[in-house]
Amino acid sequence: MSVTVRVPAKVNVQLAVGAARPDGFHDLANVFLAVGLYDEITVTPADELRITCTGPGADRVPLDTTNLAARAALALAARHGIDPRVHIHIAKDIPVAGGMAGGSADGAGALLACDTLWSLNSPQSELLSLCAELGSDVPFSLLGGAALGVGRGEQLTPLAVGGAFHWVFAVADGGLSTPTVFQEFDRLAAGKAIPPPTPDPALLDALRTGDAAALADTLSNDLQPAALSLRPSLAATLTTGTTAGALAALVSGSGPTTAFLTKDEETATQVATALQSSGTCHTARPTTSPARGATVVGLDRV
Ligand SMILES: C[C@](O)(CO)[C@H](O)COP(=O)(O)OP(=O)(O)OC[C@H]1O[C@@H](n2ccc(N)nc2=O)[C@H](O)[C@@H]1O
Ligand SMILES: Nc1ncnc2c1ncn2[C@@H]1O[C@H](COP(=O)(O)OP(=O)(O)OP(=O)(O)O)[C@@H](O)[C@H]1O
Repeated sequence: MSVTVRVPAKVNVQLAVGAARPDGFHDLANVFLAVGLYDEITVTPADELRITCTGPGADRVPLDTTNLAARAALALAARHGIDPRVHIHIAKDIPVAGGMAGGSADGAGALLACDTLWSLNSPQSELLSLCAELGSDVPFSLLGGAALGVGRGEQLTPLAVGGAFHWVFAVADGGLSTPTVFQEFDRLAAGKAIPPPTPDPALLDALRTGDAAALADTLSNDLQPAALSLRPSLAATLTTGTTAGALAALVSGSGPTTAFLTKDEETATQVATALQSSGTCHTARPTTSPARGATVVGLDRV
């Protein structure tokens, strides 16, 4: 038997970052939106715990037990006293180390796939608490849609979204390390007063009403200056997309993927074409949001 789960990427439409905490994390007001780029995780019983990965950037994905998908399978097996020997295959389409929660998606996907394979039927609350142990972004990968994340981003409240938003994601050459971007945030913030992070009511309203122009006016990412400081070339990518007709542009999470919100699908195609031909990114990917969270898409009983 094998089980396949599909998991979306995310963009942070608001990422308000507070001061560094004693445990090394930062308190956040993190408004997550799931977008239609997906990894697919397939789990099959095997003689040993084994990981394979295909797709763009697969050569940069660890195939040992540091992989979040392996850690998820091991954590679920340990919780239930189950033999964790499975083959986990990751069909990657989410940019690796791109600020779109690709590894987190694989962690959430492996958790749901193993839960299904092992017929555990765990309640969602139990899966969400296991996700939070794996990483700050992992609970949202399971949930999908849109949500406000507080604490280090793992404490979620689902948000209503009133319509589809059109995006283009410009994938950069190479990745950025999330801890390094937070460290750069701390360096840039040194000596400044950092207000406690709070969600922007106007942004939550724009999501609720599905108003792309209002969302464009309220997008914000406190990690953007840090990502631009580490990767100055992203400024040219952002300008290319807005010049080509995007309503707004921002760095996705910790970067280096950049996100462009457009008024409709036609403009998204136009912005993607301009970005692709500009040479300021590796690949431009048009897509929509919100997207469903981790979902079982294949159950093969042979
Ligand atoms: C930038 C975001 O993607 C926005 O959604 C997330 O905050 C990062 O979430 P993630 O990749 O799941 O991060 P984790 O695996 O939990 O943490 C990796 C590292 O990022 C930094 N980190 C992460 C989350 C947070 N709220 N504060 C932090 O300072 C810490 O250095 C931490 O050791
Ligand atoms: N399944 C996985 N897929 C990709 N990277 C993984 C995975 N498991 C562990 N990693 C490690 O995590 C690092 C970050 O990769 P990931 O694709 O999750 O970054 P990201 O999308 O920027 O994360 P986030 O947006 O959650 O901060 C990689 O460089 C890799 O070493």
